[in-house]
Amino acid sequence: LNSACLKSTIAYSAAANMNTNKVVLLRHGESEFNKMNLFCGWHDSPLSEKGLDYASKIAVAGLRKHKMEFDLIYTSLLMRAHQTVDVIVKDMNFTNLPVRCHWRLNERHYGNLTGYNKREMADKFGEEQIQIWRRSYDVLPPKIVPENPFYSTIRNNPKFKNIPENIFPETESLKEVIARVLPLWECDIIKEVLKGSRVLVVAHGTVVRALIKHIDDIAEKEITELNIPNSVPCVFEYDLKTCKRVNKMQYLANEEYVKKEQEKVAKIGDYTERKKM
Ligand SMILES: O=C(O)[C@@H](COP(=O)(O)O)OP(=O)(O)O
Repeated sequence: LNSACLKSTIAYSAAANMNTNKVVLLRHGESEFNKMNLFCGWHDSPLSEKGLDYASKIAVAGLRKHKMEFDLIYTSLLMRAHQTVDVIVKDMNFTNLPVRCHWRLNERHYGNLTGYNKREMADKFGEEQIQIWRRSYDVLPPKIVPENPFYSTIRNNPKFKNIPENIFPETESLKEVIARVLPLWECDIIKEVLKGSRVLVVAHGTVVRALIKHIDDIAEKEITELNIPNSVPCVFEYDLKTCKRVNKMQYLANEEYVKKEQEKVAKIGDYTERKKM
């Protein structure tokens, strides 16, 4: 943050009489593509029934238990994130909250893996290669090609019409996601947090990993081990005078549940409901 921004931040937070402020990051509930174990990326999959249910049972329950209130919600352009926001807004009576939607919070573009079953791809390319594509810091999956069954729907999704042609991704690793998410985080989201706005960010697995890597300054080698469960809010607290992070990241769900879900996300998984393409 530049010094002018820091000064206005400090003035605002002092006026609001707050010492610290929290920001909550949340991966959407289980999507239909998560359920079928398909690479999803920029494909606009809706939530599964379980996804809708757990957005309420896990995400809302955790937020309520910890008495979290919000002034502002940020989310991506994708339906699975919007449906998660809708559940939270409805269940928690947040109907007048402003919701800012941005493509920079979209899931990583999964390139030509988009739409394919994760197990099927592991059988084709090997488990090691699949895990490199899923979790490495900077190895790009192959670029999406026009023959991919989801190429046209992604390119022609009207929600993406304002994304400039020269930056519309064809594939992304965590590194590219960090590069496109950080401008929004630094110029908008974190400024709001440091001004004292209580912010909820509803996004995707790789976007949450990108933000946690940045916030906690996690090394490229270590970030490969981080897996983000669906529907579990994670909280970061900032000191409003120093603008520095305080305390450790906190998941708002039972520890055992979080661990079990993280292990599930880490695995390549099975041919649950294999989709022929
Ligand atoms: O694009 C996808 O398939 C998943 C992440 O998959 P993995 O990187 O965990 O394989 O993204 P999300 O469900 O968070 O939108």
